[in-house]
Amino acid sequence: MTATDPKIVFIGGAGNMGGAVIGGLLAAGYPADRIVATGRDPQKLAAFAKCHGVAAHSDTLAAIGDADVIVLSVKPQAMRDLCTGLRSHLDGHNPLIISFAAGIPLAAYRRWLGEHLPIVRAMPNTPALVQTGATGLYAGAGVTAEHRAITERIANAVGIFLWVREECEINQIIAVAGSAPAYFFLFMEAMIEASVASGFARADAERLVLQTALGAAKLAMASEEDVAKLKRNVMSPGGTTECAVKRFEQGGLFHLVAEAMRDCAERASEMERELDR
Ligand SMILES: NC(=O)C1=CN([C@@H]2O[C@H](COP(=O)(O)OP(=O)(O)OC[C@H]3O[C@@H](n4cnc5c(N)ncnc54)[C@H](O)[C@@H]3O)[C@@H](O)[C@H]2O)C=CC1
Ligand SMILES: O=C(O)[C@@H]1CCC=N1
Repeated sequence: MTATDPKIVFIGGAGNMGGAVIGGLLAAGYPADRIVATGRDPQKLAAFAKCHGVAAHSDTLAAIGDADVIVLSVKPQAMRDLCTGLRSHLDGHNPLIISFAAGIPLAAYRRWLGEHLPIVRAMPNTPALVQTGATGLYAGAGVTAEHRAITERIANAVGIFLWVREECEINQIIAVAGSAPAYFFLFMEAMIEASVASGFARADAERLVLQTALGAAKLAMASEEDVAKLKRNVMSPGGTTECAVKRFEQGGLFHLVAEAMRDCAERASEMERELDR
């Protein structure tokens, strides 16, 4: 690592996840001149660079030459070709590799990139853009304390993080955090649609639902009471909330959520198995 802020090259940096982490890092004060985004779509890259004030390159190989950290943020399906293409350009160069991809184990990166590179698997989520992300981290062999420190600096800038001890736990992190913003968006979407159907203007429905979601999350974080107690605090016996909560319970909400999260983690394992076919 350099004595200055590590130069971080995000491959796929103008995409949803890479872009969210770059945006969060910049908002947290990480110097823009130490961040580079690369990608395949020159127009998208140019717009991203203009919006965020970071350098952007459509030539990834040229961009990684002096990188201290290379973040792999392309879709899992594009990862093999990307990594095998990078391999010969990383000879004699030992950057920390951080992968955001779901469903790709470290063993695959070693096959594609070579054995010598330190690799961290990170599973962030898109609220990183507003520095409210939650990231799971797993360190492969050869990851030093210094590598962990820079990884934590990135993860900490965009929210909270948790190191896991076993690589397979990353698939649980996907179910609990990586994919989970979508569950909450889905719930908000359902509430907005129901509110619109009941007569609210869409803008009013969105404002009320989003503020309520934000307020509930903020209250839960600030409170010493657990979420089950906070739920009960809203429920008057024989009242309106009890009626709504009963309906969710009768519909099997707990079971449904558990099944959806299990499917999510299982899909990550299945993606790992598909790599071997
Ligand atoms: N979207 C999300 O909420 C999360 C995504 N992830 C992981 O992050 C990774 C990226 O996902 P998204 O950002 O959603 O995808 P995305 O499709 O929005 O972004 C991927 C970017 O990679 C670029 N790209 C593709 N092939 C490339 C190549 N060979 N060289 C350089 N750039 C290339 C594309 O132009 C695109 O801008 C995936 O592996 C995913 O599993 C992880 C956690 C959450
Ligand atoms: O849906 C996906 O596969 C990615 C990984 C976690 C969130 N999005």
